[in-house]
Amino acid sequence: MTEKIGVIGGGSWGTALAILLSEKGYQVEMWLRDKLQVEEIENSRENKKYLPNVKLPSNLKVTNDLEKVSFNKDVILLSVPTHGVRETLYNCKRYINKDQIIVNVAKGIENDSLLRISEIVKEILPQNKYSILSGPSHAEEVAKNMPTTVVSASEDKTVAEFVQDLFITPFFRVYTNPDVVGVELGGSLKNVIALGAGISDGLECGDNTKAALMTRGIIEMARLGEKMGANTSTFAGLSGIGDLIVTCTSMHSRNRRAGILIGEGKTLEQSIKTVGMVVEGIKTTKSAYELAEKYGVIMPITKEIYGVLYEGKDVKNSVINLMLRDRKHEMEDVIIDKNISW
Ligand SMILES: NC(=O)C1=CN([C@@H]2O[C@H](COP(=O)(O)OP(=O)(O)OC[C@H]3O[C@@H](n4cnc5c(N)ncnc54)[C@H](O)[C@@H]3O)[C@@H](O)[C@H]2O)C=CC1
Ligand SMILES: O=C(CO)COP(=O)(O)O
Repeated sequence: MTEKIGVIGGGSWGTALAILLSEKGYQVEMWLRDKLQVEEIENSRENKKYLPNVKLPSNLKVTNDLEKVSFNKDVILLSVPTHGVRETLYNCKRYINKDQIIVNVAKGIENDSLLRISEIVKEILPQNKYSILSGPSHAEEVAKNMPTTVVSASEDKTVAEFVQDLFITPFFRVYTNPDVVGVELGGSLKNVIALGAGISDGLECGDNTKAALMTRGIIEMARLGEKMGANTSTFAGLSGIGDLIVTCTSMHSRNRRAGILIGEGKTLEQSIKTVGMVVEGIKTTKSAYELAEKYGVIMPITKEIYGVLYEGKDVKNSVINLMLRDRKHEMEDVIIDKNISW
């Protein structure tokens, strides 16, 4: 067991995965940008701010130094929020060599560029092999060894399998998938729908409403995915419907919690502040809305959530807008695609 792993980003997810890898016996060093937080974690051996009540194993090192975390590692685990990926990668690029494997766990689409994380990594580190690890996996539950399943997606089968071996434990089961586009889009777009599910809960709409949002949500996610080159069956897997279910139903979900607050009438700023951790779906809603326009894809739920977050639309009107859309065949996409007459 020789792997040396640098974990860049010590929020809840980076910390949970750094613990998992350390407990497997790898040499793990985790980077946080906040020096005071590094000192606090070193003293208490706990990440009180992002993953409270979970002790760090003694072999897990913590640092504020990007050179230390990046240099001479076999694997770089990227666990900063999407909006920080580009800058962080630029800052550590000079310490990374072409043989290091980049494993990304952030779930988002960059604003303005509309790039997925693999595309940002390709731009900054074009020679490095890449895998995305994604699926229904709340850090709080992984840290308690609750059985969890995720998927490692890479264009390179050996890399997907290497990452599968690296992370797999008896309670953390890792599958592989070649569809990087589908896995990245599933993990990102589900956060938009989870905001909607939270808004629905905040408005005290019932379980029927949430089931509708989730079912119609995965359809519009897959519709965009197909246009962007994903395999639509990936959306029926762990990184698609699996992650959509957990994020729309769990109180661990920051996206759902932010949605609940918005549905209850709090402003976007108040909601983000109250959650206190990254709510990826807010920025991703903007990217998803723009991608839908760019690819000419109809995404009614995403459009309404964009209206609520960015155009000051009233949430109750958004529900009405969705319910009063033109009547449709449920499987319209399939009917058109397969040229079926009915
Ligand atoms: N928390 C979870 O259960 C899971 C999270 N993810 C994804 O992992 C990524 C990271 O999320 P969490 O660890 O949950 O976030 P978090 O909110 O717990 O922590 C974010 C960390 O990133 C740091 N950070 C914020 N902006 C930064 C920037 N511009 N540059 C560098 N560092 C920055 C913060 O200081 C903090 O240490 C997100 O994309 C999230 O969607 C994926 C699966 C599970
Ligand atoms: O992606 C996640 C679980 O799989 C985490 O979701 P939240 O960011 O909404 O907490």
